[in-house]
Amino acid sequence: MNKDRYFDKVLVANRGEIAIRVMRACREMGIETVAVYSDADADALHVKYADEAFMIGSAHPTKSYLNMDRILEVAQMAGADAIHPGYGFLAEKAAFSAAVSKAGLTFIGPSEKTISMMGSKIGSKQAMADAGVPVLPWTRSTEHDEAKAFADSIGYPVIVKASAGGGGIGMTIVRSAAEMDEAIEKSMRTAASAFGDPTVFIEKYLENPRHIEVQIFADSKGDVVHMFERDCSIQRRHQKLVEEAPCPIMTPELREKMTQSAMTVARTCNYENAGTVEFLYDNGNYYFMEMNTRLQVEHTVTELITGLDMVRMQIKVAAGEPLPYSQDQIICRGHAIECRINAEDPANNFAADAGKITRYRSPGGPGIRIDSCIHVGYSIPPLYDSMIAKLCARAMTREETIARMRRALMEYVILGVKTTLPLHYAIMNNPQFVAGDTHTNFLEEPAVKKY
Ligand SMILES: Nc1ncc2cc(-c3cccc4ccccc34)c(N3CC[C@@H](N)C3)nc2n1
Ligand SMILES: [Ca+2]
Repeated sequence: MNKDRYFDKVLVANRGEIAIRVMRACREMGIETVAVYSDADADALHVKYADEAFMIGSAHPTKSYLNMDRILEVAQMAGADAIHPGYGFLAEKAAFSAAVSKAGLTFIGPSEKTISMMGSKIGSKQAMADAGVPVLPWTRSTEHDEAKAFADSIGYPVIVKASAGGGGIGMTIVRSAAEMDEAIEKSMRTAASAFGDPTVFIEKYLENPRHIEVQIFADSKGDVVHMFERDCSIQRRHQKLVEEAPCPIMTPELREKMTQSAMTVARTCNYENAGTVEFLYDNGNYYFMEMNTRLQVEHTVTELITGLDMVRMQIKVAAGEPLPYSQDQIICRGHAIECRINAEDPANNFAADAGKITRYRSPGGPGIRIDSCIHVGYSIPPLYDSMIAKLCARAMTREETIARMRRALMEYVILGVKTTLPLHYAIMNNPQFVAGDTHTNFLEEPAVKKY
């Protein structure tokens, strides 16, 4: 029996590149894989890649990839003993983690209790503040006069945010007392309709922060390690476009503090498996924002600087094994950058561009990694996320990595749909990016906005 065979069969409750990524780790470990797919994904690569595949419903996610009962039914039918949720869809649904465990299968991720606790921005912020993790000045009061008194005490601008929120939905910046009442009402309405929970909170607004996140890993015995940080400041409408590891402005002292804070967050919520602690960084200070209780899209750059396989680690830890590496065995070597290749038209306000891939040639050579779900003849289904590939480059220095990414972007041929390839080439040649001077408003600036 293959020593790596921690499970007999893993059902991957996802699609696209992440489903293939998980299946690749399973195959290397001798674990059989089960794919689930909607009728729109009948000729998708993850369906072809798996050992078994089951159609679970129609294209709309609620009829397929979000259909917990149907996915569990297939897991039972196929005899799967574990489920990997990937990212998005059911990955951070506490009820799914609970339902998988209740069905007698292993959920490859944290417990329902942990997901619930960290799914509330207010609950997690309060718990981390109590644990001594830096958070921005904030209040949970939305009573108009109390909110204005709070903002007066710390100074405008402040920002109203949805507690059950994500992706920037329900965020309203308030620059004066006159805007406060309407901002609170607007955010509560948006939060109620987007998340079914109108709860909002108010915190100090940082004009140009950096988004620095720390990868952590914890096992069922309470051991926690970090796997360094990622800088994800280049986003557009809260969708990350470029991520890199390590963060170009990180110092040993700041890394020590931020990684210790991230591991405190993990311990405070009894975390198990892979997780990411998101911070905002501004002018030497960092503040806990939220925790993502899933494997993230950009786990790739962390794998490239550490040389570790994080999905393999997830499977082992989910099977009850101790962390496979001690902290001093986790080394940051070199630099890595990821460009998310989306089927969007940067010249047309990034409108999603469906269509059929007519020509596909991927780059290669030293230090290049492609995670994709496309092939010639593949038609991109309109109902799902527009990301069709992740192009990663790694080298020993950030400068060499940027030069390698430029070279790879020039080699990459995807015809038949508009993509963000030209935008990435512009970013890799943008002096501000090359200088490592990026913050969350980078793409709003004229220098790159031309696209
Ligand atoms: N108090 C305070 N100040 C500035 C902020 C700025 C952002 C922000 C806004 C726009 C793009 C961003 C990109 C990376 C990181 C943060 C941002 C922000 N969020 C939260 C959800 C995330 N997607 C964006 N929260 C902030 N909070
Ligand atoms: Ca999040």
